[in-house]
Amino acid sequence: MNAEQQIIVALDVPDVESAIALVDRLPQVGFWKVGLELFTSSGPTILELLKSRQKRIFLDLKFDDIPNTVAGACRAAARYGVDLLTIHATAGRDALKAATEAVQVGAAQTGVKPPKLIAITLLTSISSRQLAFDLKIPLELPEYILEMALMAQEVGLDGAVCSPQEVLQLRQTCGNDFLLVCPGVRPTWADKVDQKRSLTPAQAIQAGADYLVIGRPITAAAEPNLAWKRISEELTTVA
Ligand SMILES: O=C(O)c1cc(=O)[nH]c(=O)n1[C@@H]1O[C@H](COP(=O)(O)O)[C@@H](O)[C@H]1O
Repeated sequence: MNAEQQIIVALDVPDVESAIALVDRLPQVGFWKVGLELFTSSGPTILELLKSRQKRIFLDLKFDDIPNTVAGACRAAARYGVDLLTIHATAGRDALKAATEAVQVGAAQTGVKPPKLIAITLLTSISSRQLAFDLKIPLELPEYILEMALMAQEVGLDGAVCSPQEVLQLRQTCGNDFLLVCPGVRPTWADKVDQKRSLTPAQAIQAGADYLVIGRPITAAAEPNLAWKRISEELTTVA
């Protein structure tokens, strides 16, 4: 896989029309993320449109509920034949287990490949200070993230979502077969906005990320194609 193929662009737009306009404007992007805003607005229509363009899909619905509900949602999502699907680690061990089984069942119902199920360890918009003072988690942030990733791995999930700042530690502990997907990536020239634990694309890949999720630095740029080009050029510098 060349470095460009490791970029997933987040389609955080309000409706299917703006989504497809962006997808067609960036034909070189092969992997798109459909998240809460777009899926709530468009439903599965956007998935069909992406598939008809031979795109890979990260369906990022961040499920977080009791095991029975999460399992039902995962079965439904897996029927679409998407490539990646997210669940919050905070849903707990039983919900994670139910989710891993449910994606297999759902995919089999429509005869598609099951998605890789990945756990959100801790949102990249949360800082160490917020973890301690707002969420009242007594662990240090890197330790908390490691615990969430290890629980997901023990239960049988395919990988985890973490910020680029934690990816080195997770790669060393969870091994090479555990998929590590990193949002919160920011080139030096882009605004961090609400991302609290970011690194540059090259740093994130060097640290061991399998995929980078990048939204606004590309999609909100005055020239998204130019932003993509700058990021892919930055990635060619990674050994
Ligand atoms: O699951 C995700 O993709 C995700 C997890 C996380 O911890 N942080 C995070 O930012 N994301 C998503 O990654 C994307 C980041 O977008 P930008 O901040 O615009 O690059 C958004 O679509 C978020 O929903």
